Amino acid sequence: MEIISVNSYEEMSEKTCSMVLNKIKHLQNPVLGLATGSTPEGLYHRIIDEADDVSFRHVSTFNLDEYVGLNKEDPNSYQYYMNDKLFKHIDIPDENAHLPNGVAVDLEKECHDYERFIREAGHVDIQILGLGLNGHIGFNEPGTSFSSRTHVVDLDESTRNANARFFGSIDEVPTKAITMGIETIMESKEILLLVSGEAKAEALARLVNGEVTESFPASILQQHEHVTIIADEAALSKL
Ligand SMILES: O=P(O)(O)OC[C@H]1O[C@](O)(CO)[C@@H](O)[C@@H]1O
Repeated sequence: MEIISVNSYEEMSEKTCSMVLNKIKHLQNPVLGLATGSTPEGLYHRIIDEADDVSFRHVSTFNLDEYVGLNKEDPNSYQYYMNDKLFKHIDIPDENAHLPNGVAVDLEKECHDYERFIREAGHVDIQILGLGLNGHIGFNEPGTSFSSRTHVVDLDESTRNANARFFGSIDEVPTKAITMGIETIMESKEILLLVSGEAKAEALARLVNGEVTESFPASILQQHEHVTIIADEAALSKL
C-alpha cells in the first residue's frame, strides 16, 4: 500500500479530490464508491468547487452503508447526507447515485439487489474509505467475516457512541445498518483510505502494521493490490 502524507485535513481533501476527478475524466463510465462520516466532507466540498468544470453525467456511485430505519428525509440518514453534501450540487443523474435503502420492507432482498447493482455496473473503480476507531470500514464491525457481502449489521456500542454527535442522544442512533461487505469492498479496483487527526493514529498504525485479522476489519486492506492511504501527520504519528 502507498501512503501519502499530507499536512492537513484540507490538503488530504484536495489531494483526494484531484485523484477522483482524474479518474472521472479518464474513464468512460466511472463507478465511485462513496463514504459518509466527517472524514470525506472536505472532499465533497472540493468536488463541488470543481463542479462547473467537471460533468458527472457519466458517473455512477455506490455508497458503503445506510442506517436501518431512517428514510431519506431524515437528516441523519446517509441518503440525506449525500444529497445535501454532494449530489444536489453536481449533475449526476438521480438513477446513477445508489445507497442501500434502510427502510426497505425486505432488507435481505435489498442487500442482495445492492450487490447485483454493483456487479452490473462493472464493480467500483475507486472506493473512498474512512476508518472507524475500532477498525471498521463501511459498517463492518470487528468480527465481521472477510468473506462478507452486503448485509445487515448490528452496530457496536462504540460506533453508536462515536456517531451520537450527529443525533440528539445515543438513544436515537439506530442499532442496525446495511453495509457493503468486506469482500464487496475488496473487489473495488482501487481504494483511497482517508485518515485525519490524532484520534485515528492508533487505528491507522494497526491497519498498516498489525496482524490481518477479522477482529480489526481494516487490516484486510494490507492484502488489496491498489490501496492508497492519504493521511495527515497527526494520523500518521504512531506509524
Ligand atoms: O469519518 P468519521 O466520522 O470519523 O467516521 C469513520 C467511519 O465511520 C463511519 O461514519 C461509520 O461509523 C463510516 O461511514 C466512516 O468511514
